[in-house]
Amino acid sequence: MAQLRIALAQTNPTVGDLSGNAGKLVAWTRDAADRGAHLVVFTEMFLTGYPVEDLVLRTSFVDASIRALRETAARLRDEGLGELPVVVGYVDRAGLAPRVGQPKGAPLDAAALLHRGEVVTCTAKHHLPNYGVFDEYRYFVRGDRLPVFRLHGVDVAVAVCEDLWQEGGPVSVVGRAGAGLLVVPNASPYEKEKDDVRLELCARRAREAGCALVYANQVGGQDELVFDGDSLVVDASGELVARAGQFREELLTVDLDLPVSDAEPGRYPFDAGDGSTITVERLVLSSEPVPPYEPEPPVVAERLDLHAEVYSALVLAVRDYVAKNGFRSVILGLSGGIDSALTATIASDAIGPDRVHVVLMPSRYSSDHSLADAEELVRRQGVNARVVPIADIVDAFEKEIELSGLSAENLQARVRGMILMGLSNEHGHLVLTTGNKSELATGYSTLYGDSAGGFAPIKDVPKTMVWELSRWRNEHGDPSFLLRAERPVPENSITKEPSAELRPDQRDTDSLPPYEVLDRLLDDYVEKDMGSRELIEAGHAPELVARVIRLVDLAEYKRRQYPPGPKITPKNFGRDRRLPITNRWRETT
Ligand SMILES: Nc1ncnc2c1ncn2[C@@H]1O[C@H](COP(=O)(O)OP(=O)(O)OC[C@H]2O[C@@H]([n+]3cccc(C(=O)O)c3)[C@H](O)[C@@H]2O)[C@@H](O)[C@H]1O
Ligand SMILES: Nc1ncnc2c1ncn2[C@@H]1O[C@H](COP(=O)(O)OP(=O)(O)OP(=O)(O)O)[C@@H](O)[C@H]1O
Ligand SMILES: NC(=O)CC[C@H](N)C(=O)O
Repeated sequence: MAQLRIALAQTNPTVGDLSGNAGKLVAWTRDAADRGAHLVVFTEMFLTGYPVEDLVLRTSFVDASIRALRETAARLRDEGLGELPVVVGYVDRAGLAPRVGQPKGAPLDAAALLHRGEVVTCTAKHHLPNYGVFDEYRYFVRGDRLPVFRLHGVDVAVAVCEDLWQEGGPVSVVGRAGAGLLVVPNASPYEKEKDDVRLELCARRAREAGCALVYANQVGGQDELVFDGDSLVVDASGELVARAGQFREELLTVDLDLPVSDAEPGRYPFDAGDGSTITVERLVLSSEPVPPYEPEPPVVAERLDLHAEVYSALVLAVRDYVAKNGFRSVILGLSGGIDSALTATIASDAIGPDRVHVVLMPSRYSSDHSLADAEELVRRQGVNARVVPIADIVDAFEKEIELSGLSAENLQARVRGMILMGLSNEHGHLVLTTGNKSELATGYSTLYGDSAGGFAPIKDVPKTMVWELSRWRNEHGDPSFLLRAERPVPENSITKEPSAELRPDQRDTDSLPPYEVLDRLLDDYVEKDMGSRELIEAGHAPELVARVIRLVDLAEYKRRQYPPGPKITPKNFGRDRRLPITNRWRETT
């Protein structure tokens, strides 16, 4: 046996920032070297960021990725880090002898081993996820090899992310290849309670392969996706050995007792059980024993509960969207209601209340308590606030153009949207849109009005969870939250009945069923994709099923025009759920 110290670099790359990501790789490798690591594992496509979408279709981008990989290997050597092997993800292209159906030069979701200034070996993801938010058939061709490199006598195999999730392929041959450790770079996006699934999966694969497994996952926000990290290590029996925190960067090191191997180096083809042949490529990096060192107890970070997890995901998503897109501040309309209150609180936690700007825009229908509740939030959080009454602006519009009923109501929302966009143009703030998932589902928002903006932090959060998260935040904090206020969300905003206040005494329940009823139905229709009959069989009232399905179906055009926002559920509006706008299909019972 040999005891190796493995470092898992749970890092936050930026898509397209190849030099920034490479710089980070060097800095983190130096930390790992200082901590005595024998191997560092970075995440899937770390050098390019993930997902890069159609960037991989550009030759210039793939060339830059390959160049960055080679330059990084050389730079590690030049900076005295060449002796420490590094596994890192990047984008490569298929070799000169493509298989049938594999276009020459097509992109690969690759991972390489860097050592002594060289790219020693590489592999590519075999199973390409093509469901939910993933479109990888569009981008990549499959890899068909499993590199195994000997490090201080231990045979270490490398596979990429989705290869763990599917039967067959490279992971299925790890056991037969006799590897003593499997390392897996990942970019596995967050959705609630996914961490339990990942642990179970890693444990199962480790038992199947009969070796320890190192799972290094990306962290950070990227448009609709937020990556939670949750990197982990299990031993050959599937027992959890070490685990990093969620939603934060962390260099996790773990000391593992691993079997040594004296198998012959070379190339061996294996039937991978999924109709493919995987070539194991065994090479020797080093066989000399590990110099003695003092082992350290493993770190197992505590799991966050559901609300802590979702709230942290939203905070990180906003923080990264703001920073990675070059904004310094955000602006939103603060109504005194719960959606804008929670959005403001998330923003304050993400970037600090001094960088959050809110505009209180009372209309002729705004109740006194709305303004008071909004002012209470401003007082509690210390965000920047201004009041812009909209009644006169709305009057001026109405003098010039006759609008009645809903058209007139929507005007108020549109005037507010215009004010926010005007202030954004003037001061460079990012406009945060405050709609929740229940509203998005039913089309309960005004196009070019309250749906205007650049990023929508709670668009995947059902209304009932908006209240839960607000209550949770009033009771809990986290050192990573930049807002230091006690109970930042005014109680009144949480407890009062929701209203759009677009006409006197308006209530959401005038147009929508109570949110507890609505959200259960939306969960079954939107997330579980049940048809009318199944919904009724599941106990939803037939009249309500017909009404809500109609609302959801007719609002597709609105959702397409809605700003992006972080995915936290198994099925978000966006990449997870793609429906035609022009669509005559109607559910019948
Ligand atoms: N298939 C399609 N493709 C492209 N565009 C389409 C379209 N169908 C309608 N349209 C366009 O959309 C317009 C209708 O949409 P829109 O102008 O938004 O108006 P609309 O959906 O009719 O009304 C807004 C709804 O949202 C509610 N609301 C508003 C503001 C805030 C809140 C809240 O509590 O958060 C709720 C309000 O009470 C009302 O029920 C049509 O006049 C037409 O121009
Ligand atoms: N009086 C107001 N002042 C400032 N912004 C407002 C005002 N009324 C509405 N808004 C903006 O429009 C969004 C839609 O608000 P509206 O009150 O119509 O419905 P809501 O979905 O219940 O939202 P909230 O719970 O934030 O009130 C709000 O979240 C807020 O950003
Ligand atoms: N990048 C990937 O291959 C991710 C796919 C995988 N099933 C996950 O969500 O973790």
